[in-house]
Amino acid sequence: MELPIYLDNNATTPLDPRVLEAMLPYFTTKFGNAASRNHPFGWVAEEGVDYAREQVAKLIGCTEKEIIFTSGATEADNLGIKGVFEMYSDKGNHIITATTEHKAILDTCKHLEKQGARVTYLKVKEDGLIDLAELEAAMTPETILVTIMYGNNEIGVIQPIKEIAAIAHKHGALFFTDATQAVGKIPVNVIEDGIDLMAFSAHKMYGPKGVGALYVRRKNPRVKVTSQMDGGGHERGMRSGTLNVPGIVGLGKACELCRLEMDEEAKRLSALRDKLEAALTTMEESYVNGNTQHRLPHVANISFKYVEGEGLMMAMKDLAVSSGSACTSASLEPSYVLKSLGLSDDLAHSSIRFGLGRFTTEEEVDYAIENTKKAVNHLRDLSPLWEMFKEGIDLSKIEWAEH
Ligand SMILES: Cc1ncc(COP(=O)(O)O)c(C=O)c1O
Repeated sequence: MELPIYLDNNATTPLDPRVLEAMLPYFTTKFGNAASRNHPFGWVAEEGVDYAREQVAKLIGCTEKEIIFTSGATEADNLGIKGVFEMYSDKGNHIITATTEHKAILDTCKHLEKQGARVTYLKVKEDGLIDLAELEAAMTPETILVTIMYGNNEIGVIQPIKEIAAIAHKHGALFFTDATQAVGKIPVNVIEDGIDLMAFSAHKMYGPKGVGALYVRRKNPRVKVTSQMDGGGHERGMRSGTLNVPGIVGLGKACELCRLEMDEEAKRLSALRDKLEAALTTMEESYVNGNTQHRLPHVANISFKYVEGEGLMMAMKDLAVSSGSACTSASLEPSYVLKSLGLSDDLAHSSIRFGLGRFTTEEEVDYAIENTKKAVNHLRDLSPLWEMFKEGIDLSKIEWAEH
């Protein structure tokens, strides 16, 4: 077993060798520009793109013409949200989203606020799910778009997508979802789910980095977006720029593999995740963050109370995991997602996201369990707060001196 063990599959996934194999010819012999219509080099590249478009469409239950290839989910989020805002500005300027969304959504919304958008940021409940009644209450005749993510990148919580779509549609708004963490991991069908626009990315599903897609519904209703990139009119004018053919072929292959293997993989990973979670929550004062029923199969986010967060990461050097802290320019900020669930700064800092993936083995999970337990126990042995807790002192009643 090689160390460190990779358990950060929500950040990115390794490329599946089968995906690499499909991509390789498009770097070498099949290098043509998919927009070159005059010779076989172009036709071969275009065929590769067309096939990939079929593979992608099949995974999410749409038609090929509803897929726009982009450089990833961030670009798809920007194109979808800004594109709808500009296209439907006659109808209204109100957008609804949630506080636990990815920055690609939140910062796009903030940008649009400067362009005259009114944005409602719904709070989430303690379990990370939005309150459907609050969504319903926030809808107005000016609401043009509801954008709520499918599965959360930090806690894995899956939002009630069908219900959200139904509420948006009842009030005449479109429904966009950032499904970057969900596509390829759980069944996502845009028709059954009532999704109008959806963003996703290859590198979260064993494909290459730098390529993703935006789904835009063409029927019932036909949805339109204003393009955000001017140029040669690629992707039916919605996203100009020479297509990243090897990347797109890789995304296609990644989608095909996920479609064929998702059920088995989800079963295997959720069993491993449950094993990890069960073992770690037998430790006192450790808590799973987020709803455990409506959750992606491969993610566990666990807080270990009375453990100092930075120390925990240092003590777990053999595990490539993600912490409940984000490094901003100068300081360690507690995760805004965990804070939205009501966690204190301290508890957010002492939280770890374990993201399992296609290549995670049971042996690695067993090692992760032992390593984490050892680190937590060790840090607690050094912690005066833990000692006080063990002595039965109610720490919430203590008034700490300001300093
Ligand atoms: C939910 C979510 N949206 C968007 C992104 C951005 O994706 P990309 O790296 O393809 O731009 C990520 C990845 O971090 C994500 O987890």
